[in-house]
Amino acid sequence: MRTRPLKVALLGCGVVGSEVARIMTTHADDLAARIGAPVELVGVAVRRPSKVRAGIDPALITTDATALVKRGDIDVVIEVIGGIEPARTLITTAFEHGASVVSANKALLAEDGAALHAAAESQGRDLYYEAAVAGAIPLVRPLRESLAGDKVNRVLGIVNGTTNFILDRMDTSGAGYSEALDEATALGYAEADPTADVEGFDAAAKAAILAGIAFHTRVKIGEVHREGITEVTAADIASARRMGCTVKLLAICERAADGRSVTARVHPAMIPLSHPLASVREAYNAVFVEAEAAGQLMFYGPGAGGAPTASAVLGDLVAVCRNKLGEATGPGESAYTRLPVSPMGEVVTRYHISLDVADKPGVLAQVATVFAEQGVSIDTVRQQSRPDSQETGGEASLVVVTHRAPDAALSATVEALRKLDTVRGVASIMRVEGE
Ligand SMILES: NC(=O)C1=CN([C@@H]2O[C@H](COP(=O)(O)OP(=O)(O)OC[C@H]3O[C@@H](n4cnc5c(N)ncnc54)[C@H](OP(=O)(O)O)[C@@H]3O)[C@@H](O)[C@H]2O)C=CC1
Ligand SMILES: N[C@@H](CC=O)C(=O)O
Repeated sequence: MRTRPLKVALLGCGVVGSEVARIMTTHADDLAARIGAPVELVGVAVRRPSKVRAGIDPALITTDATALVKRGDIDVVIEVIGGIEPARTLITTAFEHGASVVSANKALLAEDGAALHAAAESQGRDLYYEAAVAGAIPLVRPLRESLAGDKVNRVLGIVNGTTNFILDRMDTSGAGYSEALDEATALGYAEADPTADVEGFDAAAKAAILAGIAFHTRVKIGEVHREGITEVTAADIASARRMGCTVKLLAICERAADGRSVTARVHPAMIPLSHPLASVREAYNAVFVEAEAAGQLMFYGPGAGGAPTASAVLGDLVAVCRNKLGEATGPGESAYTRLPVSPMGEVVTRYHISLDVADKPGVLAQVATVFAEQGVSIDTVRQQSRPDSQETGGEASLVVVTHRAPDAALSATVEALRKLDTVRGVASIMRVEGE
């Protein structure tokens, strides 16, 4: 074993960074044995230097992250600050000053992954980011390496722990949305700004990364159709239950049948209770991968939290350190091609639409006609007079579940339904997946 240690700089020492530092210290001998050289933590950049950080030598703490990455003797920089800047500049500066980088920063990778990979490759450095998608679950490396000889056609999964935790609590214990979000935040699952979780930005970033690696292309977060969970109501969850389904926030990445384009989307969806994703509870994540030769694979595990995420970061640290010692690098930007991302309107799926309608003869036929005019075939219809029908002037709830149809046709249907006098409101529209 080499005795000169590999030097590691840690940028960020919050939920994830503090666990990375702890495991680096407590598992130092094991890490050295697996890498073939010891690793030494030589600096920890934070924003608030006076904060007490258990197990970290105060002499290592600095607020000058730029000076740390510019030292010139750092082998690996671990970036767990998050956000776009200063993380992006720190990473590219680290490459320029001789370091490879391990990052958990999905927001940045989904925004600027191609440029960062190109910068790493041009400097002969590595950029690894297993922790950026689905926390502890090995997913990036299996897609990038183990399945590199196969053709992945579809990736479908739960990739945000916070929203899965909230939906699970709302479904199983009847908890309120805010109460469940507070609990997820206290457990360290939520992003610094939980809007990123509940509005689907975090899952969209992960979908962009997954689509890119799975299909050997590049997808930016802005190209991912995104809907969050803020509009999911207790009524939607109850309605899903009546259909033998549950509601999950799904990330779905698909390669077109002709292989010439891809789609990537994140939205709440109803999935049958019999589907394996339906039993993914709390902050767990799970991802289905469908590949031509391998068939269906499922990856499951903790998708958020300090220690699980640190596990993925340390796995990358070992891989990058091994590459350093072997004077090699992992696959770079030149391994990627460019496939166009098709708009959401071209996605074909099923829909569950809940309407408030006038409770009088002919309404059902009127609604069915609108669906037919837009070429959207109805699978089932359930109509129920509301208990407050008298006060609402005779109102009923109408739940329509369609066969598979293009998203654009469904949008046109909903627009036309809103124009009917007898349709008093569109209470919810949810896609039905996983059947
Ligand atoms: N939490 C999770 O479950 C997961 C997180 N991630 C990703 O990991 C990354 C880190 O997340 P997390 O640990 O939760 O975030 P935290 O907010 O808990 O920690 C961020 C850390 O970065 C430090 N920091 C912020 N700005 C600067 C700056 N300008 N210079 C130096 N240090 C700075 C903070 O310092 P200070 O301590 O002084 O405030 C803090 O130590 C993010 O990219 C996140 O998306 C990925 C998977 C799961
Ligand atoms: N906020 C994220 C953390 C991990 O990526 C989540 O809830 O999944």
